[in-house]
Amino acid sequence: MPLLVLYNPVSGSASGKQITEHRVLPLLAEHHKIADQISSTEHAGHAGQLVLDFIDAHPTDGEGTLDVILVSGDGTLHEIVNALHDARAGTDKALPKIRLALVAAGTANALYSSLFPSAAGSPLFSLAALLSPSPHLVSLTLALTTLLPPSSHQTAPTSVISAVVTSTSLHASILHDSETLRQQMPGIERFKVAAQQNATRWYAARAHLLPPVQRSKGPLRTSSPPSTSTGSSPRSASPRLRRAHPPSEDAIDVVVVRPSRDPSVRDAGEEARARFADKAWKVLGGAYEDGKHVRLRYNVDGEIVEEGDGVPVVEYFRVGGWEWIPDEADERAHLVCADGAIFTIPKGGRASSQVLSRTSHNVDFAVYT
Ligand SMILES: Nc1ncnc2c1ncn2[C@@H]1O[C@H](COP(=O)(O)OP(=O)(O)OP(=O)(O)O)[C@@H](O)[C@H]1O
Repeated sequence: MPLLVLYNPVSGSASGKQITEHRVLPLLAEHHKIADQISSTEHAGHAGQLVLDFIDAHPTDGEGTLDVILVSGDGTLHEIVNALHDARAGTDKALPKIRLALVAAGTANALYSSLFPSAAGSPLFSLAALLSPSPHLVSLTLALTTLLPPSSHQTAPTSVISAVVTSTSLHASILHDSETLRQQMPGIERFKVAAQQNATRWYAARAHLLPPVQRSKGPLRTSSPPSTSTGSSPRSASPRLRRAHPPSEDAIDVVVVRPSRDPSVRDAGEEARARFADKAWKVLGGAYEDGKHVRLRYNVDGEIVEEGDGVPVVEYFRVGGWEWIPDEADERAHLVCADGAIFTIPKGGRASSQVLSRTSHNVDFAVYT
């Protein structure tokens, strides 16, 4: 099977080249595996073109399969998925199936962390799976998000595919601000700084969950940051959407945190927001403690407790799609993050996201686990 090794030299702490040369290639040699091509991205947007060129240079007879060892973070994977989808949109030319060994060399590495919750800093679990005698694969569920201008506008909608997470509100705002800090802070601490900057911000919007909708107790498997949700009430905070892991079905997990459900929240004033910020950090922190956030409840006084009959702080839904309609006056509620890439909903418009059925598009990605 053709094998491409592809690394991003600037993702994360800019160690992609070093990891490739000092860890990935020696491991391949140990297993007598030879890469057909080893490539570095040279600019943003290059990864997708490199994979498309590799596909053209290595025809696999229709339903064939290609292995790609991808040394990067989530953003580079996002570029590849979108480039392949765009290249085949509107054609019936089948792409080979893409089998990915993810080598975690980005900043957040959200997909890798959710597939290997106990990796504890080791970036090579997926590659080890590829090299194992009986590799296991997890298919990637993709979501198509369209940013629609108001119907009175002549402008065309923008669409983007997500392979990891689509978010609005708190998560999108953090990702937006963290990007401006990338030069100064190449590591994960830029997310913490951006989180502080957004601690007391709430978001005004309406959300619709699209069928089939199921309330669920939490993700199938996760120890990565909580995916937030959408609220149907204005001022719902921190909606963020996330794909089901492992995606055994075509569905999106939507995670919602709504301050208006907190019994102690009576208004949206500065004081209430500051008090709620502490609770939001508890939720975020709980997500890193083996998914503890899904067990958090409000007691009658609005304090967060770990057990009990109170209202759950975090809501999970498994859905076929969602719509997010920001209040026109709330600029930050217009941000949408797709696997780390930031988009802005046009004023008066909305975002609509739907899971892409695997049978309806001809891009097939799976990750060695
Ligand atoms: N040679 C390059 N020079 C400059 N930018 C590049 C180059 N190659 C890729 N990029 C850009 O680097 C960006 C960051 O890559 P990636 O998302 O993989 O890492 P990250 O942001 O550090 O990790 P994560 O997304 O997991 O937090 C991508 O959006 C991509 O467009």
